Amino acid sequence: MAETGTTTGVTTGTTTGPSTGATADAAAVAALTALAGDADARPLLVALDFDGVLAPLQDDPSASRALPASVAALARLGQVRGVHLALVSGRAMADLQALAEVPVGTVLVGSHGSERARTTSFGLDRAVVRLTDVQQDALADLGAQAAAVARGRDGVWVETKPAAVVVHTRLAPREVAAVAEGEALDLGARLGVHVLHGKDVVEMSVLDADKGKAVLALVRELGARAAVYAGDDVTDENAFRALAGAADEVRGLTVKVGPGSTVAAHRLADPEAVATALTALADALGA
Ligand SMILES: O=P(O)(O)OC[C@H]1O[C@H](O[C@H]2O[C@H](CO)[C@@H](O)[C@H](O)[C@H]2O)[C@H](O)[C@@H](O)[C@@H]1O
Repeated sequence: MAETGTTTGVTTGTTTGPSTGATADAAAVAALTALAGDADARPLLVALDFDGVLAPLQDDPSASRALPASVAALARLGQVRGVHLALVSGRAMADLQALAEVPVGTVLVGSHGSERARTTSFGLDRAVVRLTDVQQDALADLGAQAAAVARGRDGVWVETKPAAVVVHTRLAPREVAAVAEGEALDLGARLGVHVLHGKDVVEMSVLDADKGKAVLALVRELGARAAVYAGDDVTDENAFRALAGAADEVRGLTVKVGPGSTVAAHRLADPEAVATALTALADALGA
């Protein structure tokens, strides 16, 4: 799908223009490794999107796996004192937990921030998602009406999460996908829920969450003085913007993965380049 812009969490338009200044791979790796040698950049938060960043995109979301080289680099980074790891994903927590191959102590942010957990040796230390009766009713309405959007459209399907419903269109012919995504956006607006338009997905949530709020909350809890955030999708722009807006409290290093316009300062080409960059960071940190 085309890259889309968001305002207050709701997708409003389409922007297919060039990057707004993100630099290419070598500069991203150099900036990352420079952080390693900077004692002022501790605590350091390394926060990463999952799909399209650690794991190459797949038609079947359950087939997604993080690249082994990234898994190995994260295991090393998890050993470094003063470095905190987080996965910040749109996926539901149960889904993210099943797929995340991360060291103990990694924070998992699921459902764009509606769900939050920390990995321990004994499983997840996890906060429960609480919905009011009104939100539960809205979620049920969303589910039923999203099913109607998918009905009869080959390749369009609906995923349900604890606080959201997602219309997926990756497998549909492009013209069918466009109509289904349009209807899903209209549905979200009509029901007054929070809408995020990602890659071949329209997410409609009864909770107001985005990756920007989630990352800033983590930065503040950890007292992080520097934060790396890498993401590939339009929904990750919220995190890039949030870190740019908090420059007086945290040094942000933002990385857009793949093509498309972005407010991130750096760019890596694909999940393979992310694996290389994480490995370089682990090397530079002496992990
Ligand atoms: O924030 P992320 O970790 O990138 O999660 C966002 C969505 O990821 C999944 O969908 C995306 O990846 C799928 C597998 O590669 C792909 O089939 C789909 O088209 C992508 O949008 C997940 O299924 C969604 O629930 C997440 O919100």
